[in-house]
Amino acid sequence: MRITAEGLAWSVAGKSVLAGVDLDVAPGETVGLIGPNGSGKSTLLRCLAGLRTPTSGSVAYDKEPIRLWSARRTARHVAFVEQAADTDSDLRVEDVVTLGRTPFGDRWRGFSARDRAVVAAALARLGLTELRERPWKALSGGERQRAHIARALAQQPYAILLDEPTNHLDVKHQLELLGLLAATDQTVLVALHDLSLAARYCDRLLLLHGGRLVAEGPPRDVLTPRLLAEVFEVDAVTGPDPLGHLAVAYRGVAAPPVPGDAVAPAAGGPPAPATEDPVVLASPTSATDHPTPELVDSPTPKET
Ligand SMILES: Nc1ncnc2c1ncn2[C@@H]1O[C@H](COP(=O)(O)OP(=O)(O)OP(=O)(O)O)[C@@H](O)[C@H]1O
Repeated sequence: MRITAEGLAWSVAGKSVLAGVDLDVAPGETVGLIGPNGSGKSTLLRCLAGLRTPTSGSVAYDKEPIRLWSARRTARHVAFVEQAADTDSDLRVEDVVTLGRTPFGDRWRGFSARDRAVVAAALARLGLTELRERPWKALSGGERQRAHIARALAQQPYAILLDEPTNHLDVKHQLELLGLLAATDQTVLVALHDLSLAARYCDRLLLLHGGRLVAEGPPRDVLTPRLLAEVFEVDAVTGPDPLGHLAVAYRGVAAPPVPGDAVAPAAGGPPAPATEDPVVLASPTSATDHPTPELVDSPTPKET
């Protein structure tokens, strides 16, 4: 399912939070939404999920404007995993995941055997089968996060929007979740703070800055030292990690920008393409020789 937004803007109390956002996520793509704190990622996801009415502009799924959809129709097509989503604490894990079947359930007959099978599969996919009877309030933060993701999968949506879903997860579950999102046929738009994981698992990145989309493209074109300095205010280099994955290494916080020299948020039109080549962080074959990635200033051959 294709997700498109045109001229999307959202303001509150006279303050512009999101402005002029045009995006197009192709069916089956896994796209990472990145940007510093307060850049508008959650606001954009909420607008795309139909939970926030844009001040102007439009959101469409396969060209159908979401504003024309009922809540039930939206829930049958789009799942949204919010950042710190909370759920009624009297429920068990399985009940929370079963909430994902609500748009498909029959008011009188309840959930079918198929609904229960879908829930069981979603629990298994997130490694929660053993915890299915556990009361919600007895779960850790990471287990709750995985249950929310299982609930989204139980919706069997065509598109999944996730707001920093790896926040509470240990490294194994981060890798499992991002691997799952990258492998699925569903269209995925996921806000992430870990830029190296975003580079590794996303086909494309969208970079938000001050509520505007300032760059988009393959990770190597977006995660450039210049954009990282100007948007995230960090002094960083990018290049292959010891396993050959594009990664970001940080020297520290960037020097304050020279006035008038910062990234100009695109005032309409496509975001500026980035042109810098990444540098080598470590030889792809040197994992054991160099446990700490070394920064080398020579350019790397382009990835194929
Ligand atoms: N309801 C609201 N009222 C006032 N300001 C708001 C509201 N919602 C969002 N904002 C402001 O809009 C800006 C963007 O917020 P948003 O949560 O979308 O950013 P974000 O990129 O998701 O940030 P983070 O990385 O910290 O989660 C922030 O400055 C936030 O304070």
